[in-house]
Amino acid sequence: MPNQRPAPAMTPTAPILEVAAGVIHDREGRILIAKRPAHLHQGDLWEFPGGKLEPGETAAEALRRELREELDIDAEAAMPLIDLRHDYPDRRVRLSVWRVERFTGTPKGLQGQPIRWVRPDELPHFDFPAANRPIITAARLPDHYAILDGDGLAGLKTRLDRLVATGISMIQLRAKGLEARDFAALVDYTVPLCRRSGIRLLLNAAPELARNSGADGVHLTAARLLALDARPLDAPFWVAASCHNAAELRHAERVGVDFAVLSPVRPTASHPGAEPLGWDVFADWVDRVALPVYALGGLLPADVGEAKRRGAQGIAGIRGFLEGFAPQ
Ligand SMILES: Nc1nc2c([nH]c(=O)n2[C@H]2C[C@H](O)[C@@H](COP(=O)(O)OP(=O)(O)OP(=O)(O)O)O2)c(=O)[nH]1
Ligand SMILES: [Mg+2]
Repeated sequence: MPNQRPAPAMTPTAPILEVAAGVIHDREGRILIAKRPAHLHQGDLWEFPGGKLEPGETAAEALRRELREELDIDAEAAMPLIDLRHDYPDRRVRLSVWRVERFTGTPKGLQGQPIRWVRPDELPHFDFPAANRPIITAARLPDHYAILDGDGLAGLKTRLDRLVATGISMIQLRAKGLEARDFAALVDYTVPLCRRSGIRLLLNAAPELARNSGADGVHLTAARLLALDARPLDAPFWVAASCHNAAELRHAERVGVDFAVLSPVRPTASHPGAEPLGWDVFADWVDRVALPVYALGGLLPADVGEAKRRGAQGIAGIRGFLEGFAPQ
């Protein structure tokens, strides 16, 4: 049985172990996982390859070294995916996780560890250490999250058709200007279209409506989020939430949502009165939670690089996603 050895007592001041790990992609979009040897901390569980930072090393340097030592590959292009802190009973860790887009060499378990290539949506079927839950979610989420909003059923349908044609892979149906009957009609139009196109669809609506409509999950407004103390829908349904401050993000983490959207990062046409957070505040708040967080507010698809450097999963947008959008 994994994790059954008695754990040494940990004082609140125990040092935080810095770890770098890689979510390595192949050309078909599969991800490499490895099994931790039984005798190690969190042994016999699957992991994303990586290990501890050596003194003086940056996380990016440690990642490249660990991937050479454990898998015999050279990481050529890596982007920050998610950073998080986790306290095990016997150890405190900070995991700096990178999405490795390109590498040379053929991965092999140089330390005798079994390795496997799996599709992102298969990851939940494997046993990982407890810290990995948000990492697995992040590995399954795209860079761009489009929000369909506006007035008028006909116009919204046209916008949706154009959005689907861009190749976007995750959409939130918001359409808060619609009457209930028109919203229901838009849902009936959107659900089969998204299913056919392989698009993950989240409804900004009551969780029961999302569950019964054939959508993939619910997107909670901040008000709905704050009224909950547990997830309203279990996996495989997705649960996301809109947040505007650090307390709401913390609440989203406690409730166990899959991911959050934090806004407004920049001034935006849809909320002209709202004070923009700016990237520094955004990065600070995101750093305090173990949750994938999209940046929203006055951003364009091309801002995704900056967003990721600031700790975001990617960017969400209402406008800007129809023009010049080309997901990888
Ligand atoms: N590599 C990796 N470590 C993880 C993951 N999730 C998780 O909680 N951890 C924890 C387990 C360990 O406490 C720590 C990583 O330490 P490690 O034992 O792999 O370190 P290392 O590769 O440098 O190994 P060693 O030199 O000590 O043999 O981070 C993960 O997905 N990948
Ligand atoms: Mg390791």
